[in-house]
Amino acid sequence: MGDIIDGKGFAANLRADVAKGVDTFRAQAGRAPGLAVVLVGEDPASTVYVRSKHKACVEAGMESFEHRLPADTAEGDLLSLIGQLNADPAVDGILVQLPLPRHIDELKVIEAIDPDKDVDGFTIGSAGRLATGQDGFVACTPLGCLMLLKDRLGDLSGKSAVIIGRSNIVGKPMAMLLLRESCTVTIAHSRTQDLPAVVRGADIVVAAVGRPEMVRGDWLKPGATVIDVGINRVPADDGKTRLVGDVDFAEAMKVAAAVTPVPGGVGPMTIACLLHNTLTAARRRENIG
Ligand SMILES: Nc1nc2c(c(=O)[nH]1)N[C@@H](CN(C=O)c1ccc(C(=O)N[C@@H](CCC(=O)O)C(=O)O)cc1)CN2
Repeated sequence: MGDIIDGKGFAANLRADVAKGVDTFRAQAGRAPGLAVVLVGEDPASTVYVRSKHKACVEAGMESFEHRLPADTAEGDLLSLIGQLNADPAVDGILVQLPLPRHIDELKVIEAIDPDKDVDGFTIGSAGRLATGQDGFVACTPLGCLMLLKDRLGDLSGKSAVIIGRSNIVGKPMAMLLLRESCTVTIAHSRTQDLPAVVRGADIVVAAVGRPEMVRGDWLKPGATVIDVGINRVPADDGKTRLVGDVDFAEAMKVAAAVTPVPGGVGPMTIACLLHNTLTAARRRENIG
């Protein structure tokens, strides 16, 4: 039986470390780090995530600036709000909760964020900095996955890693991070041939494909470390719904050395890493090492 990787516990420790860092920052800079979160519309999941981000910020001693805009907000109005936040000295980090309503061009909005305040790490500038090994912000979910992997495995150098999913938000930055750690990286996707055979060669599997329990136990190399990024809501036996990942957890636990659960694995790391990035942004802006 493999081990369960306790992302929730790791995230709680990271948040406590950030809170200590915030105390020190406040003493040095005479102000708290500030995070602005923009929510457009009332998507129920996004509303919950934004509320959790606000709570986490306040608990860590940061300033949280919440901007809730109606679903029919014009793209131009959202862009001008981002312009104001870019110019606001109290704001160190800016995050626009995704997904945005269909009439708004997500890429255009993300690109409007000052890369020095891009604590979500989604701008082309941040992606480029990551790809070229320069200081920037790394997207929170892949950063959280990397922290869990390093905590579990230590040096990742020479390990073979398969990432299932090629999104700009998880798959591609994850690949860059693991390459930076000297892993041999494969990005698998919907057109990959014989996916189970590809996954079977991996010491590290990161599943970020958004398909409930797609990765089966017999796809895994015995002793592999499995990071499940999927958050899929499926019908439960009692007529309600339950959350499952992209990996069949019970099967994976029989073969792998360690697996992240859903919930309680990667998800909590996303918000903890957002706080970590916001503190980093504030330190950089104040030139505090
Ligand atoms: N601007 C952004 N938008 C979105 C991001 C993001 O990083 N930046 N990621 C996701 C949503 N997200 C944060 O925004 C997020 C998702 C999941 C969790 C989490 O802790 N999940 C729990 C389960 C929660 C539940 O019961 O539904 C877990 O996995 O244990 C936190 C944050 C999309 N949008």
